[in-house]
Amino acid sequence: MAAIKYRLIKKDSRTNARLGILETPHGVIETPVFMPVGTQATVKAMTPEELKEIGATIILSNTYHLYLRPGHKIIEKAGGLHRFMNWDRAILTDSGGFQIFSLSSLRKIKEEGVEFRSHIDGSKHFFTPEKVIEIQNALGSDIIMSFDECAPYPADYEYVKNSMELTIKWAERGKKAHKNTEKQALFGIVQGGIYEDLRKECAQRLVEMDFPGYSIGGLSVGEPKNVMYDIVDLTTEYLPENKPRYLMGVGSPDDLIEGVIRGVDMFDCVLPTRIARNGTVFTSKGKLIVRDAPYAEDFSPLDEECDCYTCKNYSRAYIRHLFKANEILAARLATIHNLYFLIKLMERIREAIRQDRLLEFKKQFFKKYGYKEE
Ligand SMILES: O=c1[nH]cnc2c(CCNCC3CCCCC3)c3[nH]c(NCc4cccs4)nc3cc12
Repeated sequence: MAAIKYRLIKKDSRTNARLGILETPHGVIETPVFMPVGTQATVKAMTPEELKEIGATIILSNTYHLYLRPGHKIIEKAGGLHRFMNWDRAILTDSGGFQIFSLSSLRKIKEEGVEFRSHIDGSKHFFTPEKVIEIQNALGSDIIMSFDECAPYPADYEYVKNSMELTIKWAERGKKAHKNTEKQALFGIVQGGIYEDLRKECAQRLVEMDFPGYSIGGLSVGEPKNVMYDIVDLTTEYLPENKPRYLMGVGSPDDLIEGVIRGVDMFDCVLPTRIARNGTVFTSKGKLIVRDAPYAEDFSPLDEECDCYTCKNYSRAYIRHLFKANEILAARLATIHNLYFLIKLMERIREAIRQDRLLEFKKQFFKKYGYKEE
C-alpha cells in the first residue's frame, strides 16, 4: 500500500483548479490546502490543540533545523516527530537543501552532496541525498522531500541547467535510498528556474521516476509574480493529474488563489506566522498593521467577517496594546487569526470549486481585499 493516496474529486470547468482528497497515515487532507509552517517542531505560538481548532490538517517541519537541533536521533528515540511534538495529524518535512542555501554559511556544492556550516554553532556538516532521506525516515514525517538545489533568482541558463541536472541525479539517489515507502511518500521537486525547456525536461524526467507527488521548487525567490504564475502554469502541464502538486514557499492570499487556478494543490509559507509576530494581520479588506496608532481606540475585531477565537473575543485596541507592551499573547492572538484566515480562505476556495464559481470568488475576493485584477 502506498503511503499516500490522492483522489481527484472535481476539476474546475474554466481553470486548472482541482478539488481533491489526500489520504495519509495521519489523516485525510482536503485539497487545495494551506500547510502551516512549524520549523523547529512547533508552529510558533500555537499548541497542537489550537492548530486542530482552526482546522489545520497538515503542518511542515524542517529537516535542516531538526538535524542540527535537537538531532534526528533524539526525535527517533522519542518515537518520531509526531510523538515528540504531540501532533497526530499529517506532517511534511522538506529536505533541508533550501535552508542550507538560505541560512547556513556555505559550503561547497558537489555532485556527492553539500558541505555547510551550522548557522547555530558554525560546526561543519555534509548533506547528501541519502543522508537527508535517512534523517526524514528517522523523523517519520508522512511526506518527505528529495534533496534539491533551488537556483537563486536571477540565474543564467547554464547555471540553472547544471543545477537542474544535479537535482535530477539527487532525486534518483534519494529514491533509491528511501526504504520506508509504505509509510512515507517521497516527492520529487521540479527545478529549472524561469526557463521553459528546463522546467519541461525536469518535470518529464521526474515523472518517469514515478513519485507519489511533485513539488514545484525554485519559485517565490524574488521573481516577478507573473513570471512565477507562468512557470507554475507550464510546469503543472507536465505533471500527472492524479498526483498532488505542492508549490513551495507560497504564499500570500492572491498567490494561493492564482496557484489553485493553475493546478496547485498544496502550499506552505512562513509569511502568515512571521508577519503575525510583527503585528501585521490579514483581513478581508487587506492587510492591517494593528500596532499602528489609528487602532488605539478601535474596539472592533481585527476582521468583522472573521469568526476565529481572536476576532470573537478581542478588539484591535487590546491587541495593539499587547504588541506595544511586547506581550507574548500578542503573537499568539495574531498567529491564530492569520492561520485561520488562510485555512478558511482555502475552505472557501474548495467550496467555490465545488460550485463551479472559482473565478467569481477570485473577482469578489480581490475587489474586497484591494488587489487589482491583472
Ligand atoms: O526550490 C525549493 N526547494 C525546497 N524548498 C523551497 C522553499 C522552502 C519551502 N518552505 C519550507 C519550510 C519548511 C519548514 C520550515 C520553514 C520553511 C521555498 N520557499 C520559497 N519562497 C518563500 C521564502 C521564504 C523565505 C525566503 S523565500 N521558495 C522556495 C523554493 C524551494
